[in-house]
Amino acid sequence: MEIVKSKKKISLAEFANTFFAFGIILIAALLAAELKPNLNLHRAIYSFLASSVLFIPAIYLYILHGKSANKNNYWLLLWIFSFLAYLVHLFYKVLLVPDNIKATFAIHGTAITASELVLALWWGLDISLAWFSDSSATWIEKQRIGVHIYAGLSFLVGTLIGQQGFARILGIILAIAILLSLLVRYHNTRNGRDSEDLPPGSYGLPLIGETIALAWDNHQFYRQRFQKYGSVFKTHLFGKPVIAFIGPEAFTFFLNQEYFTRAKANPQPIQELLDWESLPLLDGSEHRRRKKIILEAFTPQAFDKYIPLIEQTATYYLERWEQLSSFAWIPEYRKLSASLTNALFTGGSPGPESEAVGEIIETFLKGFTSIPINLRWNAYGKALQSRDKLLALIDKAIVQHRQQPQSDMLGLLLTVRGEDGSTLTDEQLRREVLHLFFAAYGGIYISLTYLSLTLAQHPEIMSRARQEVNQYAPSGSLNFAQLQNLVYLKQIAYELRRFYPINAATFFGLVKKETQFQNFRIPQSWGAVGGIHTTMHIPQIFPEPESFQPCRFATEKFASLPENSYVPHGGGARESHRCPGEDLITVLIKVMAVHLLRRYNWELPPQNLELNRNLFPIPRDDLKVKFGTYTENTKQKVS
Ligand code: HEM
Repeated sequence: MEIVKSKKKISLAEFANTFFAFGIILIAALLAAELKPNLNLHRAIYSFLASSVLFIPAIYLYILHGKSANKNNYWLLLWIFSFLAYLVHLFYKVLLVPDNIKATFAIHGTAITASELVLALWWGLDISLAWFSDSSATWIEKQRIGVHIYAGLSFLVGTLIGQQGFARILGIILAIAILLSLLVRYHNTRNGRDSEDLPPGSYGLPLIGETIALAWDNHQFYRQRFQKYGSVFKTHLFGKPVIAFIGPEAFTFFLNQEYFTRAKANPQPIQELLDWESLPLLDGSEHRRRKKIILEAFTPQAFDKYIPLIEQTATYYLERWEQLSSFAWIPEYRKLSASLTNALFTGGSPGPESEAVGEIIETFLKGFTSIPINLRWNAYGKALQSRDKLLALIDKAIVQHRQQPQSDMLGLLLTVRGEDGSTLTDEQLRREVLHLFFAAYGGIYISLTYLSLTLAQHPEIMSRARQEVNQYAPSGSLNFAQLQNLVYLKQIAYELRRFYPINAATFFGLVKKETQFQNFRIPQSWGAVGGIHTTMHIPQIFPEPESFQPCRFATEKFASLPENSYVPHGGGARESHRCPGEDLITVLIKVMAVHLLRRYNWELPPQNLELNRNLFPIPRDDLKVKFGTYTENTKQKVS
C-alpha cells in the first residue's frame, strides 16, 4: 500500500517507521515532563528536544539528498514530524502564559519569540511546498536551503547555549551530524557520486575543478577520460560543471539545439578575447542569419577568387625556402599563414608587413591559454591589446575596401547578403573578421605543417600524390574545378585532419533544459562540449586509428561512416556551428601540395618529431627540413 500525495509515493513502511519514532519520542518527552514540577514549562522544553531529535536525521538526509526517492521520502517525513513536535513546543510555550502571545513575547524576549514564530511559519510553508508541489523551481530550492540553515541554527542555539546535560549532548550530536553530512557530501561530489544518475567523472579540485589538467594537455585530457569513463563524462572546467560527449552518437546528441545552446556558453575570457559577439558565441536566429551570410564567402565561386591569392603566397615562400635550403619549417609556415590570412582579410601582400600582423595574431592567441587577468603587461593583457590592434587593422581595411573593392574574403563579405536580404553591419563584420583571423591563422599553418611532415614520413604517399599532380595539374595556375580531379590529395587532406590532434573539442555549449542521454541526467545550466580528436580515433569506426591511411576517405568508405564520426570541423549541417573553413582548408592543402610536389622535394634531418602540448600540438624541434628542387634524376633526393 502506498500513500500517494501529489506525485510523491511514500510507502506505508516509510510512513509507519517515522510515525512510530515520532510517537515514541514525543510521548517520552511529554511523560518526562509529567515528572517535573512546572508541567507546561517542561512540556515546552522536552517537546523542543523531541523536535531536535527528529530534526537531526532530517537535516542529515537533506544535506545528503540525491536522486534516491527513499532517502527523500524519509527526509520529508522526518522534516514534517520534527515540525509537528516543534508546534507542540510552541503550543506549550504560549500556554505557559495563559493570557496571550503578547505576554509570551514579554517573558521570553521579543527576538527569540519572533524568531521561533518566523521559523514555524517558514517551516510550515516549506512543508506545504514539498508535499503539494513537485516543482523544483530555483526559488523553492533556495528557500529550502534557507529554512534548513535557519532551523539548524535555531536548534544549535536552543540546545547548546545555556544548556546542560541531555540538551547539550543533543546539540553536540546535531553539530556533528551537520558537519559529517557536509563532509560526506563534499567527498561524494568530488568523486562524482553525488547523484548516481549523472554521468561518471570527477569534479577535480575545489573551485578550479579539472581546468589545470585541461590546460596542461587538452588532447590527453579528453583521451584519458574517454578511456576511463566512456562516451559521456562529467568534469568541472572554468568554474562550472561540464559534460563531455565523445563518439558519433554522443556528439550527435550534443548538437541537438533543443537542449544545447552556444549563447553565453563559453568562459568569459574567450568571449572577451573574441570581443563578445561572433558566430561561435551566438545561437538561434541571429546565428543562423549571420552564418548564412558568412557561408557565402565559402562557395566554389569564392574559392576561385582566393586560389590566386593562395598561389601567390605559396610561390613567394617556396622561392624563399629554395634559397634557404635548410630551415625550421614551422616558423616559416606561421609566416606564410600570416601572409595568407592578411591577404584574405585586409588585402595585404606576402612579406614582412604581413608577417608583422602574424606576430600580433600570435600574441592574441596566447591569451586563450593564459591566466585571464588583464594587467596590460601580462599575456592576457597583451592579448587584449593585440585584439584591439587587429580590430583597428580590420576597420582600416573595411574603409579601404569600400574605396577600392577587392576580390578577397573581406571584399566578398562586404557585398554578400543573407536570405532575408540583410547584410552585416560594420560592427558585426569587424568582430566576425576578428574571429576569422583567429580561426584561419592557426588552421592554415597547422594543416600545412602536418602535410609536409606526412609526405616526408611516407614516401609512398608522396610518390602517389606527385603522380596525381603530374597527371592532373602539371603546370599553370589552378582553379577549383581542376582541383576536383585531385582525389588522392583530397583523401590526404581529410586523413590529416583525422589523424593529427588539431582541435581536442568544440567550443563550449550550455544545457538549455534538463535532458537525458544513455540514462544519464544532463542537468540544466551545465556546460557541454563535444570531443573532436578522440571521436576520430575510435577503432570500431576508424580501424587502426593510429596509422595514417588516406584510403579511409575513398568515396564509398567515407559515405558509409556513421553520422558525426568525422568531425575535425565540428558536426551537423553547414548552417549549424560546423566550421565554414572546412572546404577552404581542403583547397589550401591541395594548392600547396600541387606547388610543393610539382617542383620540390624535402627530407627531415634527425630531430625530435614528438608533438608538444600546445593548443595545436606541433613537432618539438619546429620541423627542421632540408629543402630543394625535385628532378626525375635525383629520384626524390634533395638537390
Ligand atoms: C584545419 C583547419 C580548421 C579546423 C580543424 C577548424 C575547426 C573548427 C572547429 C572544431 C570549430 C568549432 C565547431 C563547433 O564548435 O561545433 C570551428 C569553428 C569555426 N571555424 Fe574553423 N577550423 C579550421 C579552419 C578554419 C578556417 C580556415 C576558417 C575561416 C577562414 C574557419 C572558420 C571558422 C568559423 C567562422 C567557426 C565558427 C562557426 C560557427 O560557430 O558557426 N575555420 N572550426
